[in-house]
Amino acid sequence: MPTPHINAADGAFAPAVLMPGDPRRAERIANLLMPDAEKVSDVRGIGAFTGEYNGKPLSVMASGMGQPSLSIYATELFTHYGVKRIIRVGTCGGMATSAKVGDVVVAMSAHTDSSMFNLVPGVNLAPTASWNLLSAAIAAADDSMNLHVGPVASRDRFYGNDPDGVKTLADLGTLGVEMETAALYMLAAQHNAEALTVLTVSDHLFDTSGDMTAEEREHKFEGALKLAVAAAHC
Ligand SMILES: O=P(O)(O)O[C@H]1O[C@H](CO)[C@@H](O)[C@H]1O
Ligand SMILES: O=c1cc[nH]c(=O)[nH]1
Repeated sequence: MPTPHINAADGAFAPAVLMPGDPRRAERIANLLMPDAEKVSDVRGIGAFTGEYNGKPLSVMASGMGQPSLSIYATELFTHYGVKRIIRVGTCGGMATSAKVGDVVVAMSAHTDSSMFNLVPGVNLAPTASWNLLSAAIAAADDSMNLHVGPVASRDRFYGNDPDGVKTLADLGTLGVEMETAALYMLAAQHNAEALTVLTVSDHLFDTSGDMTAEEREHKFEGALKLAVAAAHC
């Protein structure tokens, strides 16, 4: 039965879903991996595609931007469509000086300033990737990519973050900033599912000289996608 935000038939999703933020990146990934994929949902312009990649079922669907948007889609996929794992294929702003534009970041954990998952009074939870997916993604890495594995920050604001806070997060070893991973990891934990985020560094918070354009952010995801697919089908 359709949900308020997904108009796909029951059984229309594969157990594994690749989830970029950008709907155009989602369509591009689906076309690249599965030219015969079927479009199974299109509510609000968020296309969802299901097909087979290397003989195994796979779906691709965008999350939109930010934790509230991702939470709607991830919750409906886990609870209504039997999805068992979601792998975010996103972009991030580099925070670590070693994380250069074009590098790949696998998010082991995600700090957040969001109040969406204050589930236990007095406890700051630690949203964490699924080890199974994390280890499969890392095993698929090759010498063509500069890979970083560690914490990211999932922030509710794209603009207007306090510069001292940004510096402190960087000093604490945070690799990059984006806007969805903490919610994805918490939802996977709540629904007994698996999740991983693989990111392409699209810009750098402390050196903007090499930042990608919007078009490049839509197209440049080859390394991240390779790791994401390995996690999806591990
Ligand atoms: O490129 P995506 O996957 O959308 O990810 C990043 O880009 C958006 C902000 O420009 C946020 O969604 C952030 O998390
Ligand atoms: O959230 C994001 C994503 C990419 N780049 C940023 O600077 N922030």
